[in-house]
Amino acid sequence: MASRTLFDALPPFPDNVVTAPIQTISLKELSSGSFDASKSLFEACRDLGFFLLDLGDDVIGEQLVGQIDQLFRISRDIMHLPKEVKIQYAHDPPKSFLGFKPRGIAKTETNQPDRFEWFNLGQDGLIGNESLQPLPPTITEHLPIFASFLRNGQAVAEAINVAIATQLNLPPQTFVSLQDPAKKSGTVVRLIKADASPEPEHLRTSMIHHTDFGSITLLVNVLGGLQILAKSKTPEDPDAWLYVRPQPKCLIVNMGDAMVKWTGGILNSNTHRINFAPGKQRFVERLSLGILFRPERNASMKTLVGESAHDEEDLTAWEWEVKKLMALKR
Ligand SMILES: O=C(O)CCC(=O)C(=O)O
Ligand SMILES: [Fe+2]
Repeated sequence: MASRTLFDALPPFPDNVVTAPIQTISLKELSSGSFDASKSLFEACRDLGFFLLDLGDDVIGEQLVGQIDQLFRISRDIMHLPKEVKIQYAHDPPKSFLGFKPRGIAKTETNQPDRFEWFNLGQDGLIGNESLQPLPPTITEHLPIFASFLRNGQAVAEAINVAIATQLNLPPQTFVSLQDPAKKSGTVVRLIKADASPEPEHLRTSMIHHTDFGSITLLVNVLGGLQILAKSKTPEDPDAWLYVRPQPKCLIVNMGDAMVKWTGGILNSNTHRINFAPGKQRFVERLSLGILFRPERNASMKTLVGESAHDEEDLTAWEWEVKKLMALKR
């Protein structure tokens, strides 16, 4: 997450809202091979499916903090480009999810239009696995910082993947190879802008509840608004939703559906959503940033631990994702 400077520029996260009981894991300890850190990480991924990763006092972590501060400034310019410019770089689903997703094209739980926009920057174009997606100059002039942010994010994801594999008694590189960044995938760097919520009619979700499609998500929040589902609750329960309190110099990490598939349901891809920001924070626009890792296209999606069904189809990640998308549509 961002340094304290970005937090100090915004209204504080209030103390009187219910927050998620989220674990904090130190990247420094994880990188130095601490068994305790890797065990706590694994337990958090099994339990809540979310944890905070403290980037402090770690070489890559501190680089990330600096890059995140810069990217929040850049992101503001990008997300405030005129509508006419953004539309030229709009995504084209289901053919391509890269580019701008305009505000209001999806629905929330109450069947009202969503209140967020995003921009997806594909890993493949950014690191040269394929040609770069069409981009406005406001982004092309900052490609080097996006690329170094992504490279550092890959290193963090690798540390997480190794910890999980080790805890499962699998070869340490198991999940790293399934998400090899040098191979094509749907991995993206995502910039998100959710509208401020000053009026009573804004006191609703911006982004509908969902689980992440991919393997691991690294999120940077400064303003509150992210909510996760409490254990054993359904989205409709009145006390189901817990705010995540963003912390300076911490990433929010969550497991996606692919990790659940590979681990035969041991890990938890928890449901989450963007609600209006709590307290006075709702009066300001909410920018967030993330890297959404996905398996490489040809990775096998077979379950790797426990009893897997004998007749299980050996789908590639690409086939598995298409199948899931079709099911979602239905
Ligand atoms: O912006 C956030 O805090 C959450 C975004 C999110 O859940 C997503 O992009 O999948
Ligand atoms: Fe998400």
